Amino acid sequence: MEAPPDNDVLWARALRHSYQGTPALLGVSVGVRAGEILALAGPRGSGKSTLLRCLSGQLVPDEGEVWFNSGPVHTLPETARERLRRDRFGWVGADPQLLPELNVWENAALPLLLRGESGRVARAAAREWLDRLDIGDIARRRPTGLSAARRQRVAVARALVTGPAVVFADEPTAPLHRDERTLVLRTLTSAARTHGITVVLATTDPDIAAHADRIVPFADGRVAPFAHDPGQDQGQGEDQAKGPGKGQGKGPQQGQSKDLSTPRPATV
Ligand SMILES: Nc1ncnc2c1ncn2[C@@H]1O[C@H](COP(=O)(O)OP(=O)(O)OP(=O)(O)O)[C@@H](O)[C@H]1O
Repeated sequence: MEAPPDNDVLWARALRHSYQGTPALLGVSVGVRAGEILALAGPRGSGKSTLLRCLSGQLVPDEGEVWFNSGPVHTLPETARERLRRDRFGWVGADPQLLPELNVWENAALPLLLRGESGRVARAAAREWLDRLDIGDIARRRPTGLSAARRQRVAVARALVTGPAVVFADEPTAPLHRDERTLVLRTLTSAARTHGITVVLATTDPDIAAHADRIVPFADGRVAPFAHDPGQDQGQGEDQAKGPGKGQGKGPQQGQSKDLSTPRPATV
């Protein structure tokens, strides 16, 4: 196993995965720089969620390697991957999955409480994030009855409360109205930028992807070579299987574009 480039906080090489014969990843290599906000943008069923689950250690790919901070993730035993997810990663999905029997601050504090922090410390941290996300005034309310946008902001607070290195956001704004989408996305990205947290965002929506520092277009289980023409990705899988190579195509300054309609090489 060859270690990844030092400046990548996350690095995947030649990932392949199938679900009972249904292919989801067909040789994906991608590097994510520390502090970067990276969007995986592609249609439904293209494999974005599967890639996020592999990168975050939820799923071990059939083939390929995943590295976090220069340590292999794909070879870790399940308990170590669980610890990694609990201590270093945050997750925001389309469904906020708040516990109705807990109030808002308790939901936001849950990852800290689960890892054994005192109630006082957990509450202080949760309330700080709720204030930053502009929902401090609802800290004692139960999630039932809150608007979808507020519920999603509580999920964002819960993802950030541990001070994670990376937040994975899988269609985090899917259930929201258009104006609320931008609000929630801005909340997440500005909080991440302020605190140097890396974000890996999966979305079908080019407007949401435009909030990222770098967009990786995704189609049919592969990184697409051109965002505007998914048909051109034929034969790309084998190239990707060779991996991105050291220092190649990393970072917002290389091939960065926020316009999915602009023809450009994939920046992996
Ligand atoms: N648990 C599963 N069991 C069987 N097939 C699955 C499972 N999860 C995903 N798939 C299949 O794998 C492929 C990739 O799905 P994936 O969810 O990773 O894509 P996606 O781009 O995130 O799409 P979506 O936005 O719809 O979740 C699809 O064909 C999907 O039907």
